[in-house]
Amino acid sequence: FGRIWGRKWGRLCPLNYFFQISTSESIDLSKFPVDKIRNFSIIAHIDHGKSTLADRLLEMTGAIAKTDKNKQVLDKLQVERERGITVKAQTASLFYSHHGQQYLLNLIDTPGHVDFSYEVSRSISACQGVLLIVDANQGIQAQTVANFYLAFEAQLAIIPVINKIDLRNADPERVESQIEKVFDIPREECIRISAKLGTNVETVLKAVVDRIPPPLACPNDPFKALVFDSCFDHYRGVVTNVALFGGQVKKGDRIVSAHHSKTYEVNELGLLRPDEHPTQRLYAGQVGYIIAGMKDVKEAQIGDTLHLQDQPVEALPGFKPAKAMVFAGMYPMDQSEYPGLRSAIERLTLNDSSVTVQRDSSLALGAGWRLGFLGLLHMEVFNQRLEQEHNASVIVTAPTVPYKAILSSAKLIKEHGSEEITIVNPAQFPDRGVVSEYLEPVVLGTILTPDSYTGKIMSLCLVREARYPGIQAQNVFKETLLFFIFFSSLKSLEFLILHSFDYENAGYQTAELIKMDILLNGNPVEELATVVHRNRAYSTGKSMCERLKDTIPRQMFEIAVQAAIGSKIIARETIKAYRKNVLAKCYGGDITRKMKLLKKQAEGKKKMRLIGRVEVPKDAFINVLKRKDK
Ligand SMILES: Nc1nc2c(ncn2[C@@H]2O[C@H](COP(=O)(O)OP(=O)(O)OP(=O)(O)O)[C@@H](O)[C@H]2O)c(=O)[nH]1
Repeated sequence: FGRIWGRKWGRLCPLNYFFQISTSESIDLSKFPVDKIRNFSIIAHIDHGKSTLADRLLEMTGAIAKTDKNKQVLDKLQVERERGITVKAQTASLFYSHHGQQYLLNLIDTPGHVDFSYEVSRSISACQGVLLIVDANQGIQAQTVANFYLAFEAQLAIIPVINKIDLRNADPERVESQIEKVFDIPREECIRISAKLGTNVETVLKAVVDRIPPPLACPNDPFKALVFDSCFDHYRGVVTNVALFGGQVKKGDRIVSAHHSKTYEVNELGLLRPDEHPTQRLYAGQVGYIIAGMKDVKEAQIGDTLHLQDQPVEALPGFKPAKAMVFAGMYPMDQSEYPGLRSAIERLTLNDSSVTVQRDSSLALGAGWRLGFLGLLHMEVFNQRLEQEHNASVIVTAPTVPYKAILSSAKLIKEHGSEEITIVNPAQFPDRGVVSEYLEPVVLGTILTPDSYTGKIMSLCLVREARYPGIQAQNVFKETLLFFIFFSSLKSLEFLILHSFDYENAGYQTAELIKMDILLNGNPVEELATVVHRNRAYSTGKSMCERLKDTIPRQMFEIAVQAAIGSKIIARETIKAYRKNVLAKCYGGDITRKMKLLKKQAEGKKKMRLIGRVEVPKDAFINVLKRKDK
């Protein structure tokens, strides 16, 4: 067991001990022709119980043992367990007997947070049906609607499952009516369950077999597989998760990537149960993994088609690449840690190809990188994984969105080769004098709310400069509010995301933007520069200075913290001089105690970064933009 997990997830997965699967068990997958296979996914709004239901399904089909320790088995990452969210889609093949027949059910668990919705669309492409989970108390939420449409547009069979019926305030009747009204699914098709207690979960398994069609895959066609996920294994290279749309594949076969035409030899292949379980072959309709000596996940492009070397096929449609919407600088605490951090970032991006990485350098923080993420949660999760899984200590600068500027200076247009430029680093924000217009990304947000909250939510959104586009939702949900919101304002609406807020990118809109500098004792600190809306500059400048005053410890000299627009100072705070004598309370006596206190002080200093003469704690860079008023 240790070998399997150790190889796949490094020291991440102590979980292996709980698994029941015997590696010597040999599975003959040829026993599962296409009509005995069901590929399905679980989709839901965040926290409605996908991972809990997945655990029950795994238990009931014997993939894992029934024990209290098997919680959120498919949430393998430490960050997923700590935050209680799913970040990465996982796959598990289950064996299930129904009507006296053996079936192979492939379950693909998906994340719920809107930042990771690209993972959902990927998983859906490998399925023919979905379990649409709705909380019996909360009812339909924004992500339920968004995920329903993803599945509906892909023409998948949709099985509505009402979860958490054990809750005292559960109201499955009301949720069934909602499902009928909003999705036009007859209420008789809803299955009421408690994933936590296991109530009625068997009915879900039966429905998967009875209501989801087998995959449309032809065993007699040449081998054709869709790559729907990939991860990197340090010893064996890239592990690709594939769905076979035709033919079969075995160890030793030479396969070709339709995307870049490179040829590879299959070294290993098999099922995910949910750990890797090697088999002799994979057949049409099945979902599994292939290891074929790819050295970089970029070689295993998500959405790519694999085929045999001598039997080319037409490539499958693939996916739109995920687009980075939040950028932040990452720097090592100390330049001597640069190589370590570089390899940590490389290893992590090997498993998350949606992160973009560009080398960057700054006067104060030295050499580092500018990374692009899908959203703020994605950025926080990446940072947490760097620290937890790779023991890296990083300085992260305040996140920014990709702004655009339309240049008016002929010289600059010539220099950039285009009138329009994209700016992902506030330090490089061009001056108003050479720009005719600034543009900021906007999202189209959907908020589902009871009537009584409409007024409050509307005024909150309008304060954040949201624009009501006047679109009426399809009449089924009269409480649906639609807004265009600047991406940079999303953070302040974060609390809504957990409830009933969903958004999709909606291009760019003109915005009155200016660059604001932060000066420490008169020296501008590039990494603290930020782009703000003109009308919010004063309040943002003031709160940034206050925040820095709270974060930067008093030092032996006075520090002036100033916010400036161009040469104009718009806010100022002063950090008074102070000398912390940690030994003050140690009169005479024990030298070891004094040494201990001095050591502690020195360790505290290590977490600081010297800018000019000022020591700045590493958290200051990211905290500086956080709001005080929650
Ligand atoms: N009472 C009750 N609680 C449940 C039930 N199913 C899940 N929960 C709880 O609801 C919370 C969220 O469950 P998860 O399974 O983590 O939800 P999820 O949809 O996988 O969440 P994401 O992966 O973050 O989208 C957990 O605290 C579960 O214990 C249920 O049937 N009854």
